[in-house]
Order: sequence, then structure tokens, then C-alpha cells
Amino acid sequence: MNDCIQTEARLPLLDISRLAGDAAERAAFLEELRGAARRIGFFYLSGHGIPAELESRVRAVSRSFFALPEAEKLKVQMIHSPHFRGYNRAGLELTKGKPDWREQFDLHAEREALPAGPGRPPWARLQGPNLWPDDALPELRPLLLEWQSRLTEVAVRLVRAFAEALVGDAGALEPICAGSPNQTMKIIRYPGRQAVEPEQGVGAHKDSGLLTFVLQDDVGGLQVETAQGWVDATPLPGTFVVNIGELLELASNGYLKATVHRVVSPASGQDRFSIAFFLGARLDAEVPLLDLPPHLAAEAQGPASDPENPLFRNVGANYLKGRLRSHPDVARKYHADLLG
Ligand SMILES: O=C(O)CCC(=O)C(=O)O
Ligand SMILES: [Fe+2]
Repeated sequence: MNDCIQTEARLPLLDISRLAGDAAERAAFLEELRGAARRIGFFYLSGHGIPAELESRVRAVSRSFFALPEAEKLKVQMIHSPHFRGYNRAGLELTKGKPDWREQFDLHAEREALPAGPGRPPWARLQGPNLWPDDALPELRPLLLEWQSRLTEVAVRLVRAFAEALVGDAGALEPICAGSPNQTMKIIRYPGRQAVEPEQGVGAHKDSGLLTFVLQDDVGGLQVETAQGWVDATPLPGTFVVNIGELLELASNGYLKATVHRVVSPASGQDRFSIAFFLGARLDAEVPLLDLPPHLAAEAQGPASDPENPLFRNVGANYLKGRLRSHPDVARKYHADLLG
């Protein structure tokens, strides 16, 4: 897995606080943002305003979660949730059919489940409460929900910046984010590799939402596929690694890049911890095609030129399909009627 890595290459670093600067500063930021997302689809983001103190408490509580006795973690196992929330042991989640060697705890927006009924679309099954280890680790719930709400605010600010950078209208993607976007979060532990563990921390993939924000520790292992080969997203304190997801790629007709990435299990034997936040569109949305100005449209020949692209139809249906594929055990237990 470690062949042809360009360790000297670096992802761009963007400071989102420049959006609050004067008109020239703002325009320069938007230009850099557009360029970075077009060329590579990955960058470091600083200046986001999330307090360092909150960040360190969220990191600490995530480690405490993984340090809980196995029996406590299994009480909140995803197999207990029809809504694909909760804990999974290493090896249970699949990428392209192969097990990822990471243990993880997933949460989404905290909402009531929608009652079953004849008019309810299948993707409405995704909505529901999270699972929480409230007895064993009561701080987990408030801290992760605080993190989710802070990250949603930063991510929506960035979606607005992309819309402004592409079509001059910050609100152009508002309808698919407003109200209740699909906020997915994972806290993750990649076990340090000993002799027998697989190298696949998470297999090569694109993210399916609008934007992803990853808070990583100092161990390393996240890699980005570029024309020059795999590039390390070397840890940079105070930043998130941000990348474009398939919905933003689609809305921009491929002008913005949803780039393939992966995590190689830490070979040092030291565990790696990360916290990933994914902003998706509302589950009831359809993805709009942004009306790019001619000089940008000329460069964009992406997925939107395929009228059969299933992503165009319903965001929720597509997301549900992804969950069913990644978690076959949950799919069989609760959603067997949807499996072909
Ligand atoms: O843990 C990371 O650094 C990235 C994880 C990732 O790419 C994902 O969960 O989609
Ligand atoms: Fe990813």
C-alpha cells in the first residue's frame, strides 16, 4: 500500500477567517478555495473558530469511549439500531466489500424516528435517535452533540463560500442544507498494526456527502490519491482536513473534485484516533445543478453530464443504499425487505 507516495507534496492550507476580511481578502480566499477544491479536492482548514479547549475535550472523551470495557461498547453496538447508529468493532464495516480495520462509533442528527406508514419513503428509516453509553460515559453525548452542532455551522459556512465562489450566490445550495441537513459523525480508533492486522484502516473511497471535516491526531495514515500518486495528509495541528464529497462534485458537474482517499493502519503499533464529520444534504432533497459561468462550465465535464446518474434523484435513497452496503448485518436484521 505504501508504494509511490509523494511525501514532499503537501495539501493546500486555507484560512476560513479570511472570509470576514475586506472585499479583496474575501475574493482572494474564494479564489484559493475554488482552485484547491478543483485541483485536488482536499485541503487543510484553519481559522475555523472552534475553541481548542472543546477540541481537546472531544478528543479525550473519544479516547475514553474506546477504552471502555468491551461489554459497555457492545451495549451500544450498531446492530441494536435500525437507524445505523452506534458502535462497530474493527472489521465489521466494509469498504467495497473488504473489512476496514478500525473500531468506530457513529452518530447522526438526534431526531425521533418517523412512524412507519404507507406514505413513508424507505430512506425515512435513517431518521431516529442515536445510541449513547449514558451510564458508562455520560459526557459523551453532550460533547459529541456540541461538536456536531459546531461543525455543522462551519461546514455550512464553507458550502456558502463554495456557492459564492462558483456562481456568485452564497445561497445557491441553501435549499439542500437548510433546516435538517444529514449530519453524520464518526469517532474512530485505528488499532496500531502488530504482525497480523490488515493494512486497510479504511479502503480507498470517495465520501458521499457535500463536505467532510477530519480531525486527526499526530499519528498519520490518511492518504489522498492524486495524479502524482498517494499523498500523505500529514497531521497539521489546529486544522481540519477537509474534502469534497460526491454531492458537491455532482452539483458542480464535476468542476469540484470528490477525491479518492484511504487510511493505512498505523505501522508504528501506536493507535490512531480521528473524528470525522460529514455534512450531507437533506435526505428529502434532490441535488441541483449549479449554473456555472461559461469559463468554469467549460472545464466541468463531470457526473451531471450523465442523465442516468442515480445521485440526481433522491439524496436519502442513495444514502440508504450506501448504509445497507456498508453494514450488511444491520441491513439483514431490520431492512431485509429492501435487499434485492
Ligand atoms: O480517519 C480518517 O482520517 C478519515 C476517515 C475517512 O475517510 C472516512 O471515514 O470516510
Ligand atoms: Fe472518507
